[in-house]
Amino acid sequence: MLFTKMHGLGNNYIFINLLENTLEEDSLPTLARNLSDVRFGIGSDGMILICDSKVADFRMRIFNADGSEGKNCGNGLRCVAKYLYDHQFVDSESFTIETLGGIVEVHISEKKKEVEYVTVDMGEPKLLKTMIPMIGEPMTMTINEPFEIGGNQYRLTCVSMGNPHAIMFVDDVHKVPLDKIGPMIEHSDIFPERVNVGVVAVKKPNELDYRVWERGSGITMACGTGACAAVVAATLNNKIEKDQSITVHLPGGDLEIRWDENNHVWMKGKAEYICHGEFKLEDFTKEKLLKASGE
Ligand SMILES: N[C@@H](CCC[C@H](N)C(=O)O)C(=O)O
Repeated sequence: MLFTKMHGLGNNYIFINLLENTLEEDSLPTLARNLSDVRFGIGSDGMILICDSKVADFRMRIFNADGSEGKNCGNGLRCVAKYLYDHQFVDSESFTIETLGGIVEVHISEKKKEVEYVTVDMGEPKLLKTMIPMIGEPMTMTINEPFEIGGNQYRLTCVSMGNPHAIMFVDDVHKVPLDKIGPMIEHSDIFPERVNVGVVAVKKPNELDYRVWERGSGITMACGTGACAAVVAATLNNKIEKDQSITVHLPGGDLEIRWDENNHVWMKGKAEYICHGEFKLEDFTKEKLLKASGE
């Protein structure tokens, strides 16, 4: 099976082109876990499938490193757009991609020999508790609301960009022990489908620092949907203004995010290849690799 490993700001995935191939549905969670294993697999934050769609030009499916299927992936969308355009599966510079979180429109915004930057209309953020989903009054929003999790108090603002994000504001994102609080909040009973956990520091009226603990993958270098959620959360908390281009600094690099007057969130950033390769499918569809790595 051929694969391409790509990243958006260090958030790296193994991409499999299913426009030309098929995989058994039942094997996908195990395949994602095994391929993502850094010791016995290829090593990645997860697996992304590029598929045909009945309702959009293409379809993207994202599996986290633990094998769970995510509903959206901002960094993945930019990589998928680059792959499709560079490999001439599409010749238009704007096209649509279906995700479990909805259909988005991607625009090739800068290219030389190959695509460098992609802009994505990530659609409208969903803010009601029922849409995150999370416990509480279903038709209300969660803006800087206090929650007790694992004996500590956290003030969370919750935003779905197709997938769920719990955001909290801090003075210095680098001082937060995300490896400890991330999994606690991810698995809290407050979020029945778990949650991505982000910490945000507002540096200037148009600049944020953001770090993330991703549902199903742990700490990653960047999260595109998370950066969008961070900008929405900062706006809802009156820390920044709507309809401005905000630079979000992530450990792996910067994204430009704008929540516009029409309620759409736009994301612009890089997408890059790491390598192309081939693996034997039957070696990666059994559970043995995870057992060997003791997880
Ligand atoms: N890294 C991604 C998000 C991937 C899915 C997420 N972990 C989830 O389960 O919701 C991004 O760039 O948005």
